Amino acid sequence: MIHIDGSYGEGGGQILRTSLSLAAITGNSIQIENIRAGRSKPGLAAQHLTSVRAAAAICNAKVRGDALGSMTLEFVPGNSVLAGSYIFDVSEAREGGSAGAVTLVLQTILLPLVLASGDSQVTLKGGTHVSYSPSVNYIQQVYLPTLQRMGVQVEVKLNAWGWYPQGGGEVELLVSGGSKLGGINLVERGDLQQVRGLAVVTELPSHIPQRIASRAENVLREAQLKPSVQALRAKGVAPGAGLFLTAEYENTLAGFGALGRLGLAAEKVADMVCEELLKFHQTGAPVDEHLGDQLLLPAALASTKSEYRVAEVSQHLTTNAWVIEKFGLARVMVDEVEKRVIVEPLGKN
Ligand SMILES: Nc1ncnc2c1ncn2[C@@H]1O[C@H](COP(=O)(O)OP(=O)(O)OP(=O)(O)O)[C@@H](O)[C@H]1O
Repeated sequence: MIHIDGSYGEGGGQILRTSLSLAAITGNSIQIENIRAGRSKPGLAAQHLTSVRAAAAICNAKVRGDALGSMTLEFVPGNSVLAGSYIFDVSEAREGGSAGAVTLVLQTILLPLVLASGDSQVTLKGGTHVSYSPSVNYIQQVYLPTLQRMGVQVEVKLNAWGWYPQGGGEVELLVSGGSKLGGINLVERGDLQQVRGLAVVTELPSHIPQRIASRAENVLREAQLKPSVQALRAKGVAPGAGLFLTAEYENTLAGFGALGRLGLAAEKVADMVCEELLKFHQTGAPVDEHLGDQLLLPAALASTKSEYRVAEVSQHLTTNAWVIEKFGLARVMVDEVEKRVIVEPLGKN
């Protein structure tokens, strides 16, 4: 049984999700205490509880403490991960529904299913575009293409937009199982090829995405970048708006986004995302802050070493490194001055 202190470092939901993924993959039982102790509402929220249920379903785990608000969890895998057809709905975890991020549930079960033998199809229902989590666009444009270079073959389709706070979105995941992962080297990023983006609304007038897209293109063009931002008006269960940009470099991808909200001007949404992208561009780093922590898990499961440079060493990154080392699968070295990460798998997977 591996014991994990959920209050360590960032003290957030990622400690739980990484532990669940690794428990399912390695077959190790885990006990986590102080779950999300670093958050104002600690314990399992709907998204975390759905991640627990999803991880348990794919390896027939016995679980104790799987209730909303629970700060302790015991998770004992029953068998190795089974490929198959699964449906998980974040809104079932809480009465009255929830817009908990399906992308975080997706990341919990993705690598276990990628390594399992056989293909899987997974439908996830809930929030597809939620603050402080990767948007489905980020998963499609940045996370998965990067993992594809490591040997992961997964397709993600957005069937319905689900914004915070209503949720009601749906994504479908097609996973090719039985993959072997290789390491990745993202030390040099190469020249910027282009910035592509999507300004989108559901159930709102079409002038909004048009204003977001044209402001973003103007700001980026002024900074001598090559932008191409599409404006889209789509159907949805509720009104929502957002801008998602991908910076495509010769050797790497980085993603930035923001959600619109009542009272926030369309142009302001564009300015916020462009500012973030330009700040990243100036660092010269190949890997954005978020991909920096998300790459650790696939890198630890690869057969060869990975090395990358990040724009910022976040507490998510150092905390995730700590969780991964607890399972003894890899050594993770983080040079906070050079902002360089080296992951050396120990060949136990
Ligand atoms: N804008 C973004 N783009 C891509 N990824 C993001 C973005 N914002 C946050 N993330 C990622 O989402 C994850 C959030 O982890 P965190 O531990 O905060 O989880 P959480 O379940 O939302 O937890 P909590 O509610 O405890 O904060 C991290 O991997 C982080 O890099």
